[in-house]
Amino acid sequence: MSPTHRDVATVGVGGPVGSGKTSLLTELVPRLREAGFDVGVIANDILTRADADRLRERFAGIVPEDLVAGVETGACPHTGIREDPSMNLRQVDAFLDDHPDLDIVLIESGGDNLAATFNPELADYSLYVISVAEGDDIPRKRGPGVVECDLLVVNKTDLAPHVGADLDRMAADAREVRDGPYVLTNCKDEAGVDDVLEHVQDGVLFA
Ligand SMILES: Nc1nc2c(ncn2[C@@H]2O[C@H](COP(=O)(O)OP(=O)(O)OP(=O)(O)O)[C@@H](O)[C@H]2O)c(=O)[nH]1
Repeated sequence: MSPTHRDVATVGVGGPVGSGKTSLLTELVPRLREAGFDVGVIANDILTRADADRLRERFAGIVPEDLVAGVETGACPHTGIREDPSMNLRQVDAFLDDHPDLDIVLIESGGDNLAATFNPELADYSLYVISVAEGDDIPRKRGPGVVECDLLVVNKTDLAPHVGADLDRMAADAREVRDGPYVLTNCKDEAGVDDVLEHVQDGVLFA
């Protein structure tokens, strides 16, 4: 029987608009390839396929073009990853038709509010990316995205001094509101990205 989305590890990457989801994928995917994983990428966008186009360009020579796809969710990005993940699941199946040995599919959600979480049927492991530039009280608000994801990524740490964000407080709040781990990242200089990679690898292996 040909493989379906149930036979491949899926990793969701969610978070508010502009927090750095695409930037994190740009760093993560080449590392996963280097670690020996065959990777596919789906980028959800509300009304365009701009993120997918951007990623296809960035992954030229690293990921086959037909393993980078866009899904247009319309105005409610959370619907496509939570209430009705069928469009994304169909895209995973389409990847597997031509690449039955695929190991991991990374699924970037469209930017959404702090309540957006991945349907467990769509993502075996989920990351939630927030940016320190949007305020250091985001973890304390206990949004379901922040609390329920498998790994919280606090990105743009380089901007903390410029926006008066207190990273120690963000880390303490993340520990307070979550049972799971968090990583501080700066996608501009790649700080923390290898830690994210380790969590994703462990998450995928033990999913
Ligand atoms: N200074 C700084 N800028 C960053 C960092 N990560 C991402 N950016 C910038 O933040 C902007 C948004 O990053 P994206 O990766 O497009 O964010 P996104 O979450 O994919 O955005 P949407 O798909 O629109 O929701 C871009 O200009 C990035 O270059 C970081 O760690 N530090």
